Amino acid sequence: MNEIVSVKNVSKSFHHKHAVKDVSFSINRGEVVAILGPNGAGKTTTISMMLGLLKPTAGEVRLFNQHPNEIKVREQLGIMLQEVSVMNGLKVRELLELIRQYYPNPLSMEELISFTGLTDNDLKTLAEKLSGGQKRRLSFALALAGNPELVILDEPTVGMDITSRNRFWKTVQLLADSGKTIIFTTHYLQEADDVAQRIILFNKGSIIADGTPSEIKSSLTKQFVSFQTNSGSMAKLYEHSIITHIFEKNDRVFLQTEDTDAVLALIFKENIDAYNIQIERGKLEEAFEQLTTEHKEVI
Ligand SMILES: Nc1ncnc2c1ncn2[C@@H]1O[C@H](COP(=O)(O)OP(=O)(O)OP(=O)(O)O)[C@@H](O)[C@H]1O
Repeated sequence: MNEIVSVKNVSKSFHHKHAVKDVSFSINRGEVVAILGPNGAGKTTTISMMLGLLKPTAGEVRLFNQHPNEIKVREQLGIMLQEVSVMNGLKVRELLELIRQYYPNPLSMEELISFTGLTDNDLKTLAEKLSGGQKRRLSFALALAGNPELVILDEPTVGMDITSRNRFWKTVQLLADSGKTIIFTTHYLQEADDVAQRIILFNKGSIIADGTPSEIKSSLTKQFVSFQTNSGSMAKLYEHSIITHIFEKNDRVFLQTEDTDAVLALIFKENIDAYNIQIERGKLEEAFEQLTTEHKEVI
């Protein structure tokens, strides 16, 4: 079976307010997918519904073609949530041993240690006494303990220092190379771009783009032809649909377009009074920020 995750027309409201609105996507075995979006976009709510922790107000979620709460699903699922809560009174090693026992085919302790960078010292420490960053490492180890087919990580790198972060992404890459399916949420376009093969971009509870990082980036980055002019009117240009937006900034006219060559040809054909012509591409991070505040369909 290739389809591991199926989310169909899923919505969730809290007190009559939509947190997630009619979201649909499916994820196949072996994909590494980033669910990207700003604060409050609906990422955690969607993940919680995928995990069976929240019931959708409408729509249906299936993992491995079953309800997410089925035991057969649980055995194949590794989860790392934002909130790390650990059982009190157990040392890290004891906790990991305990959780490993619940699974038919767990990872060995050695693999868990090398994957997550838990130190000997960490293993001897009571889980509740770990620092925030160490707790996240433990949380990652707990997610991997059962050797899951599907790994779901909600903002996994929050609170990690740069060394832990690098190790973390290296492990994710190893898991991906061994054919695991990985889904993670993030606020950071860069993180999604570095690690994921596919980005599902959320904003205000909806999916506003779904594609490869390069598709997402090229659709986010706007192109412009800009020039100076002595003519007061650009009326002729407004008639052409290849120009999606016209504005003036710093004494220059900017024409936004998907096809800069065609716009240049048009400027000459229409005999527009234009000099000092330049072609520009917007900055990716700026475009991302703008898009997530505008809420526009891009792909
Ligand atoms: N239990 C809840 N009760 C009421 N409103 C909620 C609840 N959980 C989430 N929301 C609201 O739903 C919306 C989406 O929240 P969600 O946590 O899914 O966003 P997010 O994309 O994960 O954000 P962040 O990146 O900040 O974690 C927000 O407006 C949030 O306030």
